[in-house]
Amino acid sequence: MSETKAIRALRGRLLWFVDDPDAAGDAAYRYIADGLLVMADGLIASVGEAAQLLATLPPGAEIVDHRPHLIMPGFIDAHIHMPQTQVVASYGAQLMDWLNRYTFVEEQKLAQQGHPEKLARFFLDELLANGTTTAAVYCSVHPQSAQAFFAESERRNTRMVAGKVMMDRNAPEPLTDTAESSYADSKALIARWHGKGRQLYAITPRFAVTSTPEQLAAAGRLAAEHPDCHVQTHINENQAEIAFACELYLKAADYAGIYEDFGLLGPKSLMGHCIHMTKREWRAFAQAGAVAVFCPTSNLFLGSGLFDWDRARREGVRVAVATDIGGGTSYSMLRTMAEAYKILQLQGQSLSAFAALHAITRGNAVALGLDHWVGSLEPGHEADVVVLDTAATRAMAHRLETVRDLAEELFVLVTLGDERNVAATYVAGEAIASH
Ligand SMILES: O=c1[nH]c(=O)c2nc[nH]c2[nH]1
Ligand SMILES: [Zn+2]
Repeated sequence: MSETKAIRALRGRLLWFVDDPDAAGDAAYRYIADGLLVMADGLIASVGEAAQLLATLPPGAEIVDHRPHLIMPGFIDAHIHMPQTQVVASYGAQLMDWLNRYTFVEEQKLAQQGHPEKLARFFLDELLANGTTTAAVYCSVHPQSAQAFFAESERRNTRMVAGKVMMDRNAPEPLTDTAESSYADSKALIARWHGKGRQLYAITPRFAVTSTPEQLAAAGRLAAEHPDCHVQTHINENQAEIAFACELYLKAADYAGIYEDFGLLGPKSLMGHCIHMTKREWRAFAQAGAVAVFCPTSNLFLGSGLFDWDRARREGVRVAVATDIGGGTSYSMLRTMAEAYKILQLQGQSLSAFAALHAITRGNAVALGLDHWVGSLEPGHEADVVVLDTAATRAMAHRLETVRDLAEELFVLVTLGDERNVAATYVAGEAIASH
């Protein structure tokens, strides 16, 4: 029997989403100007007006007064690479060149004793400092990288989705596995970690370019045998990449068709980038219920192109958002959404602060199929919480002097915010980072 943890209540301005602002407008969010969030046994026990809930707390309950800060569900990052924390900000290359010159060099270091463990510690420290409490994570090709990541995540009790990369061609020899070994290693990691505490496994063929048909078939077999595991991969990021992938799979209808042919396009598939999509590919995504993962800072940094969010919406394709460190340049989901706004602006599209904050909390939770657990402050959800000081910097405090309402304040937060605005992060009700 698990030990009953103390009751802890957070007081502040509570903000969370119960629906998509694009569909439901103002009815999509809940805002309580002086609210109380009561947490017990790692879960949210109750939420409401402080004036009403304070009187219901048992004697000895701890109250943490975060006023006037915002209290929101912890942020969710739908695509990020743990082995690339020392690749971020590598100069002068687009995708294929960037992979060969920088990334595949760096990822080889995860074979070194102790290196995956060091990276996992840094990586989770950095995510939590940025208010990110759940992420879909690529480890390296080495099974020990996923082992180190899950062990560190379990130690911190964070809700994480991760997988060992499968890659058996078009990469340096020390970074390749085989169809058989990648199947066996992934299978063993699933048995060891999927559903263990808060850990979840994602079957992770890196992309069609670095997998033989035999390996994609092995990945498809894993997906069929473990339909509750996610699948994560990359698609339609860069023209040279697309041409290469389609040359390798001449029988496929198009890039999405490659993954379809191997049973890798389904409702648990997190498909990174989706910038250069054909009409047929959008349709295939919609029919499969696959998720297009928008990676704004990466798409700008690698010069890949502009993700068409309105098109995805019109086609009925589910969308998640992500940092894609280390092609991406910021761990902050706030900074990520500021860049998303600019990408949409360039296409005559809009992104309100409510839509942006929905995307990085409930929106990503729904896209990942984890919304019964995370992304909300509703009772019964896991108590992963970020506390945000909207006036954390001099420039932001100065700007906030002129805002007239909550929507304007939140837009300043999304546009100018980053990890400096994270006043505290709670994981399963426990404070893990305080700045
Ligand atoms: O942005 C990206 N980062 C990667 O590591 C990668 N691998 C394949 N395609 C990729 N795109
Ligand atoms: Zn990526």
